Amino acid sequence: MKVFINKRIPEIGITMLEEAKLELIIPENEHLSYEEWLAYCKLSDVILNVGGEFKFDPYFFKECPNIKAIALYSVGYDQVNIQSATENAVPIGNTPDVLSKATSDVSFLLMQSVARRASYNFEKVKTGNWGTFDPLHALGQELYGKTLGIFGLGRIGFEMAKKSRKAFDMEIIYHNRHRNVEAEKEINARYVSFDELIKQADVLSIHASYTAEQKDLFNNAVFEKMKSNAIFINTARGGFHDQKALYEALKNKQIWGAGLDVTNPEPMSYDDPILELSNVCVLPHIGSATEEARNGMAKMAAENIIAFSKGEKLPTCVNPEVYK
Ligand SMILES: NC(=O)C1=CN([C@@H]2O[C@H](COP(=O)(O)OP(=O)(O)OC[C@H]3O[C@@H](n4cnc5c(N)ncnc54)[C@H](O)[C@@H]3O)[C@@H](O)[C@H]2O)C=CC1
Ligand SMILES: O=C(O)C(=O)CO
Repeated sequence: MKVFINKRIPEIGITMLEEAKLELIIPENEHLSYEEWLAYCKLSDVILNVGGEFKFDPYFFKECPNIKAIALYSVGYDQVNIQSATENAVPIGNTPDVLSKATSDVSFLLMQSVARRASYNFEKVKTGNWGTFDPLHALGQELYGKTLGIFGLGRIGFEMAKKSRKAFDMEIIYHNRHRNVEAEKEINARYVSFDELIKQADVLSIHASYTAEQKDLFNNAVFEKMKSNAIFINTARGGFHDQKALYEALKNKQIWGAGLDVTNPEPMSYDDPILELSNVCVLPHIGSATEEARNGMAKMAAENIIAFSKGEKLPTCVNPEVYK
């Protein structure tokens, strides 16, 4: 069985696949064009896919009938047309849980960085503008007792909510497709409508799984309804927010600040005007970038492929209906 891996992953995953005697195809060049990537896919039986650049859409499944399973090196699976995968009998694996703590740490880090204006202040130090102690300058806001609104209270959202509750005794409100009974019990999270969420949150943090139908859900109309002291955090997917509308909302002080680990587009241009604003902190999609999480993801992706090679179900399959 030939396994195409488009980018090198931590050694633990590679070793597991080699010990399972699978043939690995790992290109020297990690920056493949779409055509080169598709050519590798056509040579393979199974894909271990890193990143969201290339889509597994109906065209892909038509072009690559040879592909029998895809193990994503991510928990998010918005790069896959699940209906098409299932129609083509291709199980899709992902990497849940192992990265929830690391990713929510980044949401928490961004929340604090924006609240205390870390990027702005760091820039001052770097550019020789430290100045003298000024009682009225660079004032941030405290998070103690404030309201954290979580959009998408799943695994990562819950970790973010728990941390914020513990550290700052924040009130947790959330909007989700389903009620999260565990979070309601454990941290007193309160379910609210989408409209209540955006109007009541002092910090609004996005943790939902993304689909194309949700593109630009956080747009001008939403930013207009948010509090003027609100901090907007997105560590889920950049497609959730309209970046131009976010820029306008920040520039016009409709909202207070924003922390982004995901952008729209991604990667974003270094001359995007949003970077000129002092109330913004942007990170280059590093949510799961810890040794622990990335090793866990490598192990899980390898486990999915090894299970498939033995004729077993993928342990973490996002389209289990494929087995019906
Ligand atoms: N910045 C980064 O490096 C990382 C980003 N992520 C992103 O975080 C997302 C969440 O991951 P998990 O918490 O593990 O997923 P999860 O599936 O446990 O939680 C997502 C929750 O969002 C809810 N949801 C989805 N669409 C919704 C909508 N329109 N309205 C209300 N609720 C909605 C779902 O019902 C679910 O409860 C991933 O899909 C991925 O896009 C994940 C890992 C790292
Ligand atoms: O897992 C994901 O969905 C990511 O975005 C990167 O870890």
